[in-house]
Formats: sequence, structure tokens, C-alpha cells
Amino acid sequence: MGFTDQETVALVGAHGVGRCHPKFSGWEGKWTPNPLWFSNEFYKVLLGEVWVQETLAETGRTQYFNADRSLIMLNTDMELLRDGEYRKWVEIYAEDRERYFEDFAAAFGKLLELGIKRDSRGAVQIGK
Ligand code: HEM
Repeated sequence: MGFTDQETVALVGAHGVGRCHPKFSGWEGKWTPNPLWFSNEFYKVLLGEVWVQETLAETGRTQYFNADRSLIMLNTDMELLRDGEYRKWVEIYAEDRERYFEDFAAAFGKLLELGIKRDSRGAVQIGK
């Protein structure tokens, strides 16, 4: 999809808001203690908790829980710790919320505009 490692890490930090619903995806739980608050909390939680893999009896989905089972990570979230280049950005965003906001805005704008062509004045080109 043409995203850099840095943009990928910035986008997945959106999992700091919202939650998983067993009836929709088969996964269960929230990523952060304040899932209605957009911040860099996803990265702090990812780095700061001890994660244990578990398979949910009800849905058969495998995911990760922290020690008190109040927070979760998906396998794709855990990849951000396993890969050195991803992990570098996790650490940067955990430390620097303003940097995260800037980089998320740029990467999310790119995601929203995927496939859209504009002319030199910025007007959207339809059907070209
Ligand atoms: C590796 C890529 C990704 C995977 C595998 C993934 C997977 C998931 C899954 C399984 C859920 C739970 C759905 C449910 O049960 O309702 C979810 C929720 C969510 N995802 Fe992602 N996601 C990815 C990337 C993203 C990106 C790029 C964004 C936004 C920039 C995003 C934003 C969200 C949000 C906000 C929720 C919560 C939705 C809710 O509370 O109903 N995710 N994601």
C-alpha cells in the first residue's frame, strides 16, 4: 500500500481508541484504559505491560492480554515490538505525543487519499 515503517506504526496507534467486539471480529477487549481518548497511550501500554498469548474459548481467536487481563493486543500489534525498525517508532511515539499527533495526521491523510488523483492546484481528478 506504499506506507513506510514509520507511517505503519503511526497508523496502528489508532488502536488506542475503541475496542474489539467478539460478535464482530471474534477478538475481545480494549487496548488502552481510556479508549475514548485519542493519544499516544497505545505505545505506552504496548511497551509497558507484560503480554501473555491466549486463545479465546468462545471464538477460537488468539490474542494477547496484560497481567490483569484488562487490556489487549492483537498479533499484528505485537509485531510492532518484534521488528526492530517498527519498535524504534513505537519508542519514539511513546515518548513524544506531539510528534505522534503530527505523524498520525500525515499518515492518516495519506490513507484517506489513497487512489485519489489531484491536479497541480489540488483539485480532485475524477475518472482520469
Ligand atoms: C495491521 C492492521 C490492522 C489490523 C489487523 C486491525 C484489526 C482490528 C480489529 C480485529 C479490530 C476489532 C474490530 C471489532 O471487533 O469491532 C480493530 C478495531 C479498530 N481499529 Fe484496527 N486494525 C488495523 C489497522 C488499523 C488502522 C490503520 C486504523 C486507523 C488508522 C485502525 C483503527 C481501529 C479502530 C479505531 C478500532 C476500534 C473500532 C471500534 O471500537 O469499534 N486499525 N482493528
